[in-house]
Amino acid sequence: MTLLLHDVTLTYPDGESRLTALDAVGLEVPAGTLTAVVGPSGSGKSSLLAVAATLVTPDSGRVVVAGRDTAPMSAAQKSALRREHIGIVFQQPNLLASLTAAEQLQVMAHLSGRPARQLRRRALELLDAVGLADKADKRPHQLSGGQRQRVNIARALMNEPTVLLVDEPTSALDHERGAAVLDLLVTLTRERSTATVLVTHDRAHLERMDRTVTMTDGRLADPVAAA
Ligand SMILES: Nc1ncnc2c1ncn2[C@@H]1O[C@H](COP(=O)(O)OP(=O)(O)OP(=O)(O)O)[C@@H](O)[C@H]1O
Repeated sequence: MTLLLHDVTLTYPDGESRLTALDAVGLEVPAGTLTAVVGPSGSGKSSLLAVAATLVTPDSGRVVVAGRDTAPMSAAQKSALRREHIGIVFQQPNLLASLTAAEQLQVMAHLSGRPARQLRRRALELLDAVGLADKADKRPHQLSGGQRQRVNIARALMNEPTVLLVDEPTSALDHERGAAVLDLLVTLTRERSTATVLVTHDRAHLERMDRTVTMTDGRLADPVAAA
């Protein structure tokens, strides 16, 4: 199993007491599949992604990424695990204004220690895969919202992640561009065998998923198979 959450509980300080953001959550995401997480605002969806990304440590339970239990890992080991195995796509692309599309990707992979020429080649391959081969040397202000989000997705794939965590990637896009970004995520998940988790408010996305799970008050309802 590429991503496994078992009996994960996460609380945040809340005045005198604690607020339970994740309540005994279990989730398994095999390679090459997409799981959508839906649920009302404040139900814990972003917390689930943060825990799966090893950015937040749960109070209890197990988070296993690419077969490795993260519980005993140091911060440095988790950081290395994220670099090697986890791609994260946030809602807003957060591209660096002064860099071209290709450079956004190259910077992401710089820490992996690969030679610059190899990084440039891989960046161009990925930009081609997301349909932006001709935009490699454009800066964010020269790209549309949909194109920026595609750069964002390509950047998350730069280190060949086994787990891809995506938070509402289409919320800033119109319907057509949102559908194109979703198509891209489905294709990349299959081609690159990532275990993809997608938080979405858009019900239209769900029929493209392998599974949909619902968060309610920090609890994950029984998975519902996509129609
Ligand atoms: N850093 C934090 N400190 C304290 N409480 C937090 C923190 N982050 C989230 N929460 C609380 O935890 C609960 C779950 O929040 P979370 O952001 O995971 O929900 P969500 O489903 O992603 O919401 P949305 O759809 O609005 O983004 C909410 O009650 C929220 O207020």
